[in-house]
Amino acid sequence: MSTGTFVVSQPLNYRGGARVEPADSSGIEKAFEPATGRVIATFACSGEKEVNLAVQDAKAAFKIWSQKSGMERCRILLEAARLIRERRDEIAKVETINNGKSIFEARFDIDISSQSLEYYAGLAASMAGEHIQLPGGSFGYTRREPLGVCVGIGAWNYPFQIACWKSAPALACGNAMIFKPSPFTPVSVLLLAEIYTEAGVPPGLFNVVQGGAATGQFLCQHHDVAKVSFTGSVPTGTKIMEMSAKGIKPVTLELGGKSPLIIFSDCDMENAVKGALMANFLTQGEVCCNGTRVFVQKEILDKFTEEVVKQTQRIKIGDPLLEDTRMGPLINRPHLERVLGFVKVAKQQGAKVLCGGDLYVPEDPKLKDGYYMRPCILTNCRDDMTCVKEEIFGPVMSILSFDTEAEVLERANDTSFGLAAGVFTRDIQRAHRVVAELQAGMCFINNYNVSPVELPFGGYKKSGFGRENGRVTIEYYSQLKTVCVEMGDVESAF
Ligand SMILES: NC(=O)c1ccc[n+]([C@@H]2O[C@H](COP(=O)([O-])OP(=O)(O)OC[C@H]3O[C@@H](n4cnc5c(N)ncnc54)[C@H](O)[C@@H]3O)[C@@H](O)[C@H]2O)c1
Ligand SMILES: O=CCc1c[nH]c2ccc(O)cc12
Repeated sequence: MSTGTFVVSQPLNYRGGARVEPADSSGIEKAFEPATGRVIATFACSGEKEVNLAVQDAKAAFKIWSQKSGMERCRILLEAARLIRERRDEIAKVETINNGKSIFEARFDIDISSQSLEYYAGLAASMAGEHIQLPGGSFGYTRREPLGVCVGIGAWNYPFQIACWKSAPALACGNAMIFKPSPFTPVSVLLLAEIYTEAGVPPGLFNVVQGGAATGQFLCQHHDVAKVSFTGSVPTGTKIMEMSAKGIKPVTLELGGKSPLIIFSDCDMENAVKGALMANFLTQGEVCCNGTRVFVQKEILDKFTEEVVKQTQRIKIGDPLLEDTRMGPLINRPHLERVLGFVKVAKQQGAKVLCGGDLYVPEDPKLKDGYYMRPCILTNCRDDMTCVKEEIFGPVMSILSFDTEAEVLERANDTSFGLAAGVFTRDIQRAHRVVAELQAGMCFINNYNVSPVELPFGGYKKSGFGRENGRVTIEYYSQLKTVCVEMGDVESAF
């Protein structure tokens, strides 16, 4: 597979253990290769009939799967993780072609995906309730039971990984899942569906329906869907929550952010600069938890800025399938224009562009219609500027300066988002004191954007609720049944 050659001709829905064309459609979509602007797939968005069939199949599979022991589920999930590892390169290439992220990064994504399955496979085998003694020999116990058919709705920045972050805990708990990827990145999740089938899950346990908002609504409103786990923007998350409220369905919302990264003057400068790049430029800056508001203490502002600009200018942009590329194209033309628009407004509002922020046209002629831009560093930023307040979801870092710890904490928390935050300092007391005050679900000390599957991830405030990864996610895909057992006679009040 090389850039400019891949096309998908097989169906992109997956139901009953096989790829299928949807039974009906609510429109036609095209998926692109961002590196070249080429169409790689044309597919029908699933209508209500197809959604009903997917739910029906999932319900049948749930009956079989939920009766299996934790160890039985564990073995199948471990086999699926092994198959992901075996097909790592193929999956990473598909991800790169459809999303635009570099192959170097995509391989990490696929490794984290298989780790997610391994982690929840382990937890499947050890899921248990409690036994509680009551007076007179009576007792109670709790059972952790699955919810039923869960729906996963994904964003386009981590297509395969998001499908794993949702399906691994869902399946480990004994649920079935119907997954709807973003219509921009419909392809790689089919490989996961095939892998689950090959590993031995019952047909229908993991189904894929393709489509956009209309298909998503059919799924969320279906009365046999027990839970919705959503990754995407705040406006769509609001709609999902409204639909879930109508059906009294539990919902997990993994939404956007505008996270602060605080660099104190006593930091290890080399690490802080590397951390700022990690916090802003992975996946072309299209990362929900990016630390895009970089607060730098005044004493080191000039040195830090000089170094961060130098390293940003060295980032190799281009064909994302080449081994030495570190930044590929953005997801699509409208998004590229939106991101460049943010840079334009930043300049109008008084920010200074130190590097990038403009279109990039690679030399290779086959890439001329791709969606590339140069990563951008903005200084002279103020807290009231659009580039500092709004999620850009592209490679644009805003540098702000600060004097004191109290001041930076107040400014860092002055946002309706609360997904992530970071702090670089050598002062261990200060590091913990600062993160304790930061209003964010995922905090990093002396690093940024590492996401081990063992650590819970999720937002405060408008960045959502519920968690993905970590042991706690089991609670979001299961429900507790309490059983009260009488060992004596009934003492009636009547
Ligand atoms: N917190 C996280 O873990 C996380 C991870 C990745 C992306 N994000 C956020 O996602 C956003 C970018 O992703 P996006 O552009 O795909 O978001 P989006 O909200 O436009 O779309 C997300 C998904 O929702 C579907 N959808 C749209 N309207 C719907 C509706 N009315 N009912 C049901 N489904 C609907 C889309 O088809 C897509 O699959 C950013 O804000 C980013 O921060 C968050
Ligand atoms: O765009 C989001 C990136 C992200 C990084 N780590 C995690 C863990 C769980 C998630 O749902 C999203 C993310």
